[in-house]
Amino acid sequence: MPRRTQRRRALSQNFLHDQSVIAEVIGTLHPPPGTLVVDLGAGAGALTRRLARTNRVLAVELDPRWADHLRTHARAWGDVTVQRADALTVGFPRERFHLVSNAPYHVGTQLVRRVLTDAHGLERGVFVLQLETARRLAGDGRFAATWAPWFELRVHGRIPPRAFRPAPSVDSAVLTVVPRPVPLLSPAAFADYDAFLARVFNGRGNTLAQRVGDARALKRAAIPRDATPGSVPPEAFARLYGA
Ligand SMILES: C[S@@+](CC[C@H](N)C(=O)[O-])C[C@H]1O[C@@H](n2cnc3c(N)ncnc32)[C@H](O)[C@@H]1O
Repeated sequence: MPRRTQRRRALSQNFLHDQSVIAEVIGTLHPPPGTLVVDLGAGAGALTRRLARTNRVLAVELDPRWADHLRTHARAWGDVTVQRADALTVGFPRERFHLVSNAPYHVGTQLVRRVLTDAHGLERGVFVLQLETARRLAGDGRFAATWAPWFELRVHGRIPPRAFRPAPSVDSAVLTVVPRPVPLLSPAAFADYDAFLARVFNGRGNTLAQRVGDARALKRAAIPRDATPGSVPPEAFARLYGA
């Protein structure tokens, strides 16, 4: 197998090429002009290039060849800084920033978790993910419950495989991540809240009341007595924790 194909497969290099989808992804991010946007897994620059018309861009790319390609074009595109780095460990800017990422799908969950944990200056994040992953992260499971006190996670639309070259075998979607202006819990509560979620999600019984063992707490949190962990919105867990 040619080396280029091997690298493409290992790094999941399915580049966005449908201009209307690129415009939609950037429209979902809508960064104020002039502000900084971080593009994780910038590849050939489909998103970076478009963003650079109105914004400063920090393009992060692991593959040295694509990083070189980005550097070659950066000046012509606008105010673009290229960093050859791993999106899973790269340092984030100190100033406030927006973030866009169409990175390999096999690191999608890890990458979103990493951004939620470490990107303290994040104003808004947009991730292109496998549709199934986007739905799971924003859905009614443990992941969404873990982050709901501090972030709103939402899935937007569906992107067909033909929007990419080469086309992946699955549908994709955009996940937006927006920090809540008023968090539902203090960041200091994270570890304790996470331990509470472990009890709720791994506990015995079908209903939340059985798992928490406190029917009055459910009432105080305005959660129906017969609710199950999968039947309440992610924010309900923060209310229940508080109650
Ligand atoms: C699916 S392609 C998308 C490229 C571009 N964002 C686009 O939309 O066309 C993913 C890109 O992420 C790069 N990549 C893979 N793993 C990475 C990592 N851990 N950190 C940074 N970039 C990575 C790949 O080399 C590839 O260029």
